[in-house]
Amino acid sequence: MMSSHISGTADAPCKSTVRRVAAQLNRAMSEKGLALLVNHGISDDKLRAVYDAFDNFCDLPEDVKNTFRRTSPCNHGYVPPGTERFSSECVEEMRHAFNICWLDRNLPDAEVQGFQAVVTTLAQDFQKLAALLLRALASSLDLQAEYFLDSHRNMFQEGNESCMRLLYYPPFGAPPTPGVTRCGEHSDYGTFTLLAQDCEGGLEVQTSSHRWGRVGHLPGSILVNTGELLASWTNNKYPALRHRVVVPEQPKIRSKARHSIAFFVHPGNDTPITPIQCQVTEAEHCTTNNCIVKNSKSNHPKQNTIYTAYQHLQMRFRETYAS
Ligand SMILES: O=C(O)CCC(=O)C(=O)O
Ligand SMILES: [Fe+2]
Repeated sequence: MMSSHISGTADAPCKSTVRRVAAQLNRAMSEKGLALLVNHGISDDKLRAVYDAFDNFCDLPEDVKNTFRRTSPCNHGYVPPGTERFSSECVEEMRHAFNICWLDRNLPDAEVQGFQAVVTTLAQDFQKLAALLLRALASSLDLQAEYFLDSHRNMFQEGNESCMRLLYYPPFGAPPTPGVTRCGEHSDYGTFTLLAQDCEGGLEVQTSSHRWGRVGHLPGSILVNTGELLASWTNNKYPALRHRVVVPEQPKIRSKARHSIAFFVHPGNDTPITPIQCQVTEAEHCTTNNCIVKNSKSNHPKQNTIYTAYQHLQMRFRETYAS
């Protein structure tokens, strides 16, 4: 498996926990762009409750679902299959998504009983876990403890684009027609992403040698993967991880639906992404030279240009949404 396991507790992290997580995270993020977290404090029951709530939403009539549709430039809302395209090589990406950017409005609470309560409790747990990781990240780069945390304090409030995305990938009875996939290749746009998945359903990541490898599914684990803002922030010490979700070949796996929840961690919109002078080791230098960020269209407008988190995000949304 292409990953590292990190043990730790999210509540009230003591300095030694932060330091231990930092050392493990540093290695995993710089060499592979991802880490698998265990003992992370997010219960399976809470994840399952949100998967069920989103299933109930997807079962609603089209016209009801459509009243919750995402409308640019706001990222909150329902995104039906085929609307968002990560890869220009794919004709259709088959998934239902609900981007949750607010916890207090425009949620289908009247249509799906308990929707708001289950997403809110889960989002709060993700936020706690993100805070621990933001501290660990700062420690891994020898920065003051709250260096990253300070710019991420306003998640789910005005001026911050952090988002919890619920995903449902329908089953495939037959092999997909060419160009149809579950999720085209891309890297995420923010600082990092926390990803929970319910089963083995085709998640793949690109290694430094440009090969695609399966992530597999370690029940109960949460994957953390680096995003484009973190790559720019750290001068590519932590390169953004390219990933995709393919339709599995084996009929038994392909014919199962897949659920996942991606928690995209973003700093406040006005945060200038000023590259930090990081020490890059010889081993990391090799990894970074091959790195995915450099050969993707996902790079920011100009190398060495200081831009804000919001400018970067709006540019990337324009690339992925037709609307
Ligand atoms: O469903 C997944 O496992 C990945 C989803 C993803 O990469 C995304 O929505 O950015
Ligand atoms: Fe992603």
